[in-house]
Amino acid sequence: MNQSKEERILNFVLQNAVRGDPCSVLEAIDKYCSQKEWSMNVGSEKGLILDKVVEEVSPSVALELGTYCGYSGVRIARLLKAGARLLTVEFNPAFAAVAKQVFEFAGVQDKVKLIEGPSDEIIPQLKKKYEVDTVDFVFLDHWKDRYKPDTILLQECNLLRKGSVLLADNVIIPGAPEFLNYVRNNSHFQCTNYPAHLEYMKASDAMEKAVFLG
Ligand SMILES: Cc1cc(-c2n[nH]c(CCNC(=O)c3cc(-c4ccc(F)cc4)cc(O)c3O)n2)ccn1
Ligand SMILES: [Mg+2]
Repeated sequence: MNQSKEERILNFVLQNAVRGDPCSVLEAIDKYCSQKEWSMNVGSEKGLILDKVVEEVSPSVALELGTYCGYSGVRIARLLKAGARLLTVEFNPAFAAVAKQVFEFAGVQDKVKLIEGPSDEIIPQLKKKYEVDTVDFVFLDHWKDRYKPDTILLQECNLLRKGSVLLADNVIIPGAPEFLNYVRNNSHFQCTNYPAHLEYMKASDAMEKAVFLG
């Protein structure tokens, strides 16, 4: 049967990137998705914003909701200090299978724990099943209508500590209006907006950083 777009992206990485070189994997995915087939990777423009926030936070424990093909997971994992780890949650088994191979090819698999399942099921398991105390950094890039309920769920599960940083992709396109209203009108969060563009397109998008104040 014929390949999925995600499998075509993986094959392009395997044939055009350098094994063990995360930057070459990112470049290959951006090249394929800007020239051949659009896909919902965070991309290089918003990826630079993600890089800056990850470097600023220097998380010991990072959580990503919405792995997709692993592009942002590679972006985050390549910047983690020794001993730090990324837990990334993917709902779609086909996406997870591609992401696993992308992580291995990039050489970041020892820093990344890929968890398959819906975010609302996985978040309550993080403490006991995945031995998490609190998360230092959360990248929200999953279903946009889950950003607000999962931000509430993270608090209910005591997974945020004073200073935990949330960074949300796509707050303009596809948009996360309820999440924006929630964090911007909540005295427990300090918010910053980062205007950008939808990956590989001219349309405006933005990322929102929300620091939990405890
Ligand atoms: C419930 C749950 C869900 C997940 C989960 N895993 N993977 C995802 C993917 C979510 N991402 C997107 O839908 C997305 C869409 C666009 C887009 C699309 C079409 C347009 F026209 C314009 C923009 C752009 C983006 O940058 C996106 O990120 N969710 C994981 C765990 N639990
Ligand atoms: Mg996104």
